[in-house]
Amino acid sequence: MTMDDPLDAVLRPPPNETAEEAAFRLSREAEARRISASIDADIRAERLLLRKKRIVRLLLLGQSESGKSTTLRQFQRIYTPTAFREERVLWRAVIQLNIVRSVLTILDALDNNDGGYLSDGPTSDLDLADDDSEDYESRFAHTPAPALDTLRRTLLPPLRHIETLLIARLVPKGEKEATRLGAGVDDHEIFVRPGNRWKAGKSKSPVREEADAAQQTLHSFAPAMQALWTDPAVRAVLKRRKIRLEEGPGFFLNDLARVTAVGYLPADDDVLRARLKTVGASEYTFEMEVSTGRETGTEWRIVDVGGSRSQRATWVPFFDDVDAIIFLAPIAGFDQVLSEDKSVNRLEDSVLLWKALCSNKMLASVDLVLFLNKCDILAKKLQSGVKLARYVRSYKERENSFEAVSSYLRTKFSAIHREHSPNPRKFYAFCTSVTDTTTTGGIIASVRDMVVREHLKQSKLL
Ligand SMILES: Nc1nc2c(ncn2[C@@H]2O[C@H](COP(=O)(O)OP(=O)(O)OP(=O)(O)O)[C@@H](O)[C@H]2O)c(=O)[nH]1
Ligand SMILES: [Mg+2]
Repeated sequence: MTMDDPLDAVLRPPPNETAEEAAFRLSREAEARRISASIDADIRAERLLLRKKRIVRLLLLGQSESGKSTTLRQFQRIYTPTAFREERVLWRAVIQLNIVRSVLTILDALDNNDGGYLSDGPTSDLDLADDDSEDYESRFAHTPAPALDTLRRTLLPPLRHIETLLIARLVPKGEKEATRLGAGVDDHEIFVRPGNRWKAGKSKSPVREEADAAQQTLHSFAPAMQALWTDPAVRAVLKRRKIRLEEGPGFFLNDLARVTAVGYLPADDDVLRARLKTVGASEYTFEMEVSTGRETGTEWRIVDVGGSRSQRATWVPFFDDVDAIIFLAPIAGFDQVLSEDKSVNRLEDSVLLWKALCSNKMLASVDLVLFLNKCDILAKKLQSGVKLARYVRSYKERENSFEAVSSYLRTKFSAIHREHSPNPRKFYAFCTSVTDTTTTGGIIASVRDMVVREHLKQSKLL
């Protein structure tokens, strides 16, 4: 019995081969090797070319809270659904902190601390007007009823306790906002930067145990939180002080029973609505798990950056090598100021950023896609009677409807694009609510098709 490799046995020359046959065989083998090597080289070159052609680089830009990371999560939800679903459990801690922060905001408001975040009315290209009609003092003239006092005494200690726990896991030292996804007991082991895939074995069980402690507390105090949130006197204080939690990021108070249930696993929508601030820049590679027709085989690299002012220096290095940019302008923020600089109106900031991007020479041949985002909030805000003309003087007597306002702002952004682009280029704009899965799916498909089309055009030119 022989232990020889069976393949070797087949390839071995016949034992009774003549010298002539051997020479012929060797020359044939040499030729086969040469052809094979040349095929390998061709395949390598072709692969390289294909890879070069088929990598699409997309950059998400816009001020803080404009919806960049939410847009990225929509891409993940649509194109890498398995990974997206697996990550949902990690968002529970973020949602817990979002809830705690909302309730603490209410308690602060009842304590008469200053928590307002409305625009004081700077001026800008859009001729933003002064918000001088507000009777500032009247916002603070309210004494909580005794029942509310009891609720506050019940809720404050446990919520502060959970806040401390969650801050230790989600908020870096010296910062105010959560920027870490996932987490567990041991920082070194569990720290997950937004771009990284967590190791399932490592993080899953500690996440569950730790989160359960916070979840358990939130579950026990859900009725008290619910009572606070639905109390008419509380609503009156919030209204008077113009604290509109429903329009802010990470709002879950209307879903308290569901999201504080023991064993709660965030739904897709919850993940999209959760608020986790981005620090630094992360690149996400999409090997499209879902077949997407035309661009099957295209590798997408999407870069998500932090949008607050201190983060914007991280944007420029990506301008060098980018095919398309999605710029998010949250137009619902026309009556709000930046949280990092209360002297700057959010809409004004978006307009200035848009102008800077349009006129940037490095980006002259890059497709700019504009998302006029948070249209759901804009529609509600306008309907509740907030007037655009009070903040944007140039709007004058025009109708304060969603259609009129969104089309006016779209025209303004389009004009900036036309006037400031170094070379003429197409203007792509969408009115979006990127937390909405139904409408955003279609918009992302259009953007994808458009970017791939332009990308193919460019690679043919090269
Ligand atoms: N209602 C509503 N909420 C939105 C929309 N877009 C984003 N949000 C929410 O707004 C918050 C902020 O969105 P993010 O995607 O974190 O914003 P970002 O641009 O990544 O912010 P930074 O990371 O600070 O730069 C999140 O809680 C989102 O769920 C929208 O169109 N409508
Ligand atoms: Mg972000």
